Amino acid sequence: MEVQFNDVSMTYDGSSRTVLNDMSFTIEDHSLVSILGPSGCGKSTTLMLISGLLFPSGGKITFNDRDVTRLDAVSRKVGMVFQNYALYPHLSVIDNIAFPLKMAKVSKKERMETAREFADLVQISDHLNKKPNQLSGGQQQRVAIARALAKKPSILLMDEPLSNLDAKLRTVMREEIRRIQQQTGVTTVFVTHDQAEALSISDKVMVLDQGVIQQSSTPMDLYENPQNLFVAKFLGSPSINTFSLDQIADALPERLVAQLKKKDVETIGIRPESLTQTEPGAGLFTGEVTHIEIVGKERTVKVKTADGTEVIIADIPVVFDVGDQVSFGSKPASLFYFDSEGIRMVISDAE
Ligand SMILES: Nc1ncnc2c1ncn2[C@@H]1O[C@H](COP(=O)(O)OP(=O)(O)OP(=O)(O)O)[C@@H](O)[C@H]1O
Repeated sequence: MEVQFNDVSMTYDGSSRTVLNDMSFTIEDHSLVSILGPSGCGKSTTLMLISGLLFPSGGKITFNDRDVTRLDAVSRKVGMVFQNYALYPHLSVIDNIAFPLKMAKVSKKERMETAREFADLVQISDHLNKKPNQLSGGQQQRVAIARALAKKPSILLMDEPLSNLDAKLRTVMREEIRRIQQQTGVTTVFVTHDQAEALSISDKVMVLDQGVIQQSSTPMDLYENPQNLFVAKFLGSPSINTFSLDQIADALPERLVAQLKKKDVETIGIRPESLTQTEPGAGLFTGEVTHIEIVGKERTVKVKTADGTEVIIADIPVVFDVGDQVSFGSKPASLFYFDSEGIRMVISDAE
């Protein structure tokens, strides 16, 4: 099901604050789209507006070109999965999965067949007669997903579905969600504040801040081509280093600096993994190593420059100690430039 928002805005009753501002986007049929952003940016509100549990204050919502703006969740036939699973505690696994079909007056034989089929899909068939409190969190979430899918929803909506699981299980379950989504082809919208989750499973990620879409793109494009400073800073762990142009202008070619000034560039971003050690005094900056962290394959080094800026460097051979003076540089092509409004500027012949 293709979902479209056309200039949708949302102000909650009794509040004067606009939570979503003229939001427009298209979610393609059969795709998995994540909505990612900091707490309070409007992720759940967007999901509730897609579901029909909430109606917008303005704008139009369509499902496959059909106007559903004023249709409720039942008429939109959405499937929902929440953080707290919301299973019926007194029903067995199989009865939980079959419950929406019972409500839809599907015959017992058919609903049991369908429930078994979806229990198989989510790999919970060994526990069909257990009650939810006899299952682990991950197993309960499998049941909730099967229940949402059993009614063949127009779209599957998931609000922070993995938040209650421990780190290891989250990784397993996010891969499971991707597998199930690809196997069923159901259009899925997944709300999370965890970038690793969003980037690892989505066809597209919509990054929201303060009710405004900052960028909506493939995970790779978001990371490699952030359109503004917010997206550049929000994605990436450890996060991107930023310098003012004045801080590192002396280390850049004069012609490039002139170009950057002409384009009102104020901030330069460098990803931690784009920095490499240079000869002393060469490169973009020199500073003192304040911290070296080696966890398995991951290496993270912190360097403090003379003006007190802390720079993080990742994925480098560590051939120095805490307290050493070191210099680092980067290929000009790996630098990101942002103007005074935080908009990314692409400088054509910067390379
Ligand atoms: N029922 C409501 N009435 C008034 N304001 C609300 C209501 N629900 C949410 N809000 C406000 O709308 C804004 C967006 O909330 P929303 O729950 O959509 O954000 P979110 O990105 O999902 O946040 P989180 O990650 O913390 O769940 C917040 O400022 C919140 O306080």
